[in-house]
Amino acid sequence: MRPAWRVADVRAAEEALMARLPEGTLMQRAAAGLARRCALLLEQVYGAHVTLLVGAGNNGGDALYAGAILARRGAAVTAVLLDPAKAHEEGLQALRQQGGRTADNPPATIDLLVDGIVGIGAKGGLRDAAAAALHKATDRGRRPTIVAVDVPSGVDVDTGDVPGKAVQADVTVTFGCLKPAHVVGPAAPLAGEVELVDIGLRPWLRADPAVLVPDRADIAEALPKHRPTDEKYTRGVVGVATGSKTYPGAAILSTAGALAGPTGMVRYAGTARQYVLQAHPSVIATDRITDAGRVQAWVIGSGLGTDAAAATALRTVLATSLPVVLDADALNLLVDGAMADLMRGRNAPMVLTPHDREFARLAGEAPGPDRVAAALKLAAHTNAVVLLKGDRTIVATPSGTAYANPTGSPALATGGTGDVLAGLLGSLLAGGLRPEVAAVTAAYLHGLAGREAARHGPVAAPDVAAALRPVLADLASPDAAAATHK
Ligand SMILES: NC(=O)C1=CN([C@@H]2O[C@H](COP(=O)(O)OP(=O)(O)OC[C@H]3O[C@@H](n4cnc5c(N)ncnc54)[C@H](O)[C@@H]3O)[C@@H](O)[C@H]2O)[C@@H](O)CC1
Ligand SMILES: Nc1ncnc2c1ncn2[C@@H]1O[C@H](COP(=O)(O)OP(=O)(O)O)[C@@H](O)[C@H]1O
Ligand SMILES: [K+]
Repeated sequence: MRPAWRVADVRAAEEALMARLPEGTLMQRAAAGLARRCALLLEQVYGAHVTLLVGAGNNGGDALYAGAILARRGAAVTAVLLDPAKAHEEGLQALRQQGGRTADNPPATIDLLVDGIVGIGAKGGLRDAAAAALHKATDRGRRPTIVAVDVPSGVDVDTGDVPGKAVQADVTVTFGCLKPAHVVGPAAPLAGEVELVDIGLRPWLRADPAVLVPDRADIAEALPKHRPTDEKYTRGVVGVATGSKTYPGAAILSTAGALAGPTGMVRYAGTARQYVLQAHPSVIATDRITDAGRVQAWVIGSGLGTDAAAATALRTVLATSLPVVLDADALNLLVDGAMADLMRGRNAPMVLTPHDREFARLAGEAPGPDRVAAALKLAAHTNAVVLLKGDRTIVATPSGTAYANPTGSPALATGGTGDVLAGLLGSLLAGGLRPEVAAVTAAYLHGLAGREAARHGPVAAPDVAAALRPVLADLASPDAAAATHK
């Protein structure tokens, strides 16, 4: 897992570390890492045109020192100072000593643009002067490569919100640790590729990061492994109570997701039984949950409807002592509080899988700009793991741990992909994974499947279910455990 910390924690760690080092050491480390990456991005440093957008704080200082290093290697470096009176003085001196210059406006030629406008000191979206300079530097025939210093300027570092204008970077070079804006919310895609430069901060950061990002090796390790002694029941059986006469497709898609998971058998209970059997002959299907036979986890809700029969089905499932995935209409059925006692009385794990509108109905308010905090709050309130869907799906536990999925793909923004996710998640739960591990694993695999499906053209939900197989095969390959997802 790759951890990310909030600004206050970064500042506390920096303070503790800086107290033991000569002044300026951290900034030198940061600038060296930044300059190294900039040099790699330029085909040739000598003669390259580098422009620095320099704000009033230490973020601008990093840019100026990195600019000095590049200027020493022969780059033509121009610093545009957004607040000349407050620009980092020593950094500016260093740049000038190496032949760098300052200008009021970005020059005509820019190969590489360094965004040193603002870092972890950011408040709100880009201010007008910064936005204007950025516009002048980027709104041109050939857009320069943009490297953000620490974070793309204009984002909310702690939440990943983008409250106004912000930089869209190709690469972000960050220092000491990841911050939430690199991995959650609309800020995450603005960071481009994120490189973490070690400045020695890690030992000084508190033990509990704000959010964890799984990588490929985590997922490969979490997946249940087949044993030679396995038979279908030892691998777990997942029960799927989804779909309806009106929405039989949801039943087909959620069972498709479940069939791609690690369990040895999928049982289906509901009124779309005939459709499910036609699509998936290996499913054991009944009309009612009470007739379904033994399972190790239930998935309920996708396309279920909210009528009396659906409410009865949900009550039946909640009354079991089995892990449960509550999706779509199951979440809508929770809104009026009629199931609250049943929910409170449960000891077995529950995973709620809302998208934003379901979340808003359930929590009484939209997730808002701090998606991690919102998911954690709902998880604590419901005593369930919450998987809040979106570009960077969040998984939050009642005990306060949050994860952000790195694999999402806009290809998944199409009807029915959530049903596939719910089925897969149920299978992972029935396969014995802890609820938060199952949720993180399902979101990760689902995202990869969306990407895999998109390689072959426009994506529909059945393509995502089908793509889970090659994705899982790839993860199960021997080198998967050692590899890290980028
Ligand atoms: N503290 C440390 O030990 C280290 C800090 N480093 C750098 O220092 C940065 C933090 O520096 P600071 O605390 O000086 O803060 P910043 O440089 O991030 O920002 C402070 C300045 O930005 C302006 N500003 C705030 N919001 C803005 C907005 N929306 N639009 C335009 N301007 C805005 C403010 O007027 C303020 O003067 C880090 O992000 C990192 O780049 C690195 O050098 C590594 C070491
Ligand atoms: N822009 C996006 N980028 C990445 N993933 C997305 C995006 N939009 C939606 N998704 C994913 O697609 C799935 C949609 O699920 P859901 O909203 O329940 O749709 P449905 O009910 O039609 O199945 C979720 O897993 C969500 O995280
Ligand atoms: K920046």
